Amino acid sequence: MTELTDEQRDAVTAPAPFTLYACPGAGKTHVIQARHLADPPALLRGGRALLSFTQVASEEIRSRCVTAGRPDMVNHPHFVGTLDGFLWQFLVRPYLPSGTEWRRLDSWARLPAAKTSIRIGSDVIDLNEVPFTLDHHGRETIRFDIAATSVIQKIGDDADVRREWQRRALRVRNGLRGQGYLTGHDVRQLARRYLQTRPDDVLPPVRSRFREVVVDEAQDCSRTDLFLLDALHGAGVPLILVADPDQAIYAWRDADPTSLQQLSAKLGPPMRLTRNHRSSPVICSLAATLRSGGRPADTAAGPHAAEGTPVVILPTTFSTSRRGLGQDQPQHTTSERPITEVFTELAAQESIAPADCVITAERRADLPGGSSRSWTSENPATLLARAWRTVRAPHASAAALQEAARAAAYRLTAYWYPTTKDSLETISTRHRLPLRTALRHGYALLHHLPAPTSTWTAQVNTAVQAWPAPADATPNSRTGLLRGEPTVPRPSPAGLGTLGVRIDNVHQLKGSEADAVLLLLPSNDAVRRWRHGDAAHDGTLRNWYVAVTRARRLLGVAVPDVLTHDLQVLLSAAGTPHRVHLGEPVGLW
Ligand SMILES: Nc1ncnc2c1ncn2[C@@H]1O[C@H](COP(=O)(O)OP(=O)(O)OP(=O)(O)O)[C@@H](O)[C@H]1O
Repeated sequence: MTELTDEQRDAVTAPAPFTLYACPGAGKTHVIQARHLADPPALLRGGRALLSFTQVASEEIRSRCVTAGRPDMVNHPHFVGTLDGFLWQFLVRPYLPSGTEWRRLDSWARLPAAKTSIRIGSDVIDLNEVPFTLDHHGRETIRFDIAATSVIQKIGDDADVRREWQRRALRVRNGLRGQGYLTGHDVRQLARRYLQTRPDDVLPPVRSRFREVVVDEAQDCSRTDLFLLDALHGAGVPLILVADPDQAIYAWRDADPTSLQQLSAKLGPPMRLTRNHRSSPVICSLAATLRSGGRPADTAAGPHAAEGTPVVILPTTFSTSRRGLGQDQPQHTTSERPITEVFTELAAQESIAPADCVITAERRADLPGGSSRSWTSENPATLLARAWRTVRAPHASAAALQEAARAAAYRLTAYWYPTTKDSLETISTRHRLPLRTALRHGYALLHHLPAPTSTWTAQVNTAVQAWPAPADATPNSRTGLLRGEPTVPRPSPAGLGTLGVRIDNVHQLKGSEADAVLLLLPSNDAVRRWRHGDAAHDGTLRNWYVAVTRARRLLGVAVPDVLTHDLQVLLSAAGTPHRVHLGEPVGLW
């Protein structure tokens, strides 16, 4: 384990409650883990809840505890999991009325589209796209103003038509609630209600089980999350909020900096981690240009603190035709070669292997080979074939691996329990098959299967039928088996796929790091926004900030070639060392 710095050690030992504000690369994960592992084995009470926003982040903490030889630290009385899981398990599930089989979903996208579609005429939106929120008083509102652009376009701005969409969305949602389905929003609404109406039932068990509740990435808490945490604080549960407000990228989830500051103020003087152990000073300098308040660059304190590799600006031709078909690759303008290839060569000159490179953009559709389609919109055979390829991709993200394992686990459970068409979560709850076990089976199945071909389905079904089933499985001969054949994928564009570079959008990169990062900025408006925007109000700038702060040593920024000069001017004014890569032999620039 890394030796902690003084400011990190202070954060490990300080008594809760407090807020820990930290810059990128400050070692938040290290501090949380060190604080947790510093404890002796707990007795029946006095556990710690370590809450993250994603299952991937929780899994990382769990596996770090196990690797450190302390598997006890992930079990009772501790709770290592998501905020959603915590609210469900401790504030909601025990108090739900009996007589309904309640099922928590991480999103409405887990249900078949037929159940979640909302229609007016030929226009369709999905329940998953409807931004349900709770206002200051806990009243439910649908905030179409923070919906995705594609949804806003469909519903238009006529007030009556919007009201009709709202009415229909509520009707579909209430119907599903009536069947026992609840998502994170519903869980929060119920948690709020139970805390207000029956605090004497809800709070004592939490207070007695947990000595401390630590919330990582607290800058992404919604107003309602903060209200619930405030209630726990008010009831005497010691809280630690770990936050980097500059990295708030979930505005659509109704994240609210003012409410965070208010709760933080109640927790007493904040603690701070001010040194970046990840990035070079050049990268810290560029990152400072993307945040609000004109604060100076963070101090680089890690192994790359003495490095000075300049930021590389890559003039790039982004396709103007429809993206998302995996054909239109951004090209380096002067050499007319795929940008991924050019960037990995630049990285190689810094002795950085492709495996340590990341290509990223705000939107998945802007990435090379990018697709705006979600996994769930594919036919099941194609989806499983994609999962097969994902687990074999050299640098698939943890989130992609989990999604792949989920697709295969679903195939197995659909066969084992043929009477249900429920989500994996529901099947897992009903049959006492832990989600993690189901995912492990899915992962193993994918590794067992041969490569997808046009006659793959029969091989998949033979494997599924032969797979060792749980004792309570009741498969019949065909239900739940795969039908149809996978669409054979297009050959990947030149160079891609064989390079082994990680390609992910910024949300998927959160919390991770790489030696070299290339950020794609396809908009002709990018540099104007960079110069004149204010990250306090512009989520896109915060998104770029998260992207660039993933880099340890080399940062590339690909912009339309007409913006090259403007970006040079911006970085010169900030004193950030940079160069433009035109494709000439290195050394000229
Ligand atoms: N005291 C330390 N000594 C050496 N390396 C450290 C120390 N603390 C953190 N690091 C390293 O710095 C890097 C960043 O740490 P970590 O990922 O925990 O940061 P973080 O605060 O979670 O960052 P971010 O919020 O940007 O994702 C990691 O590579 C980590 O190993």
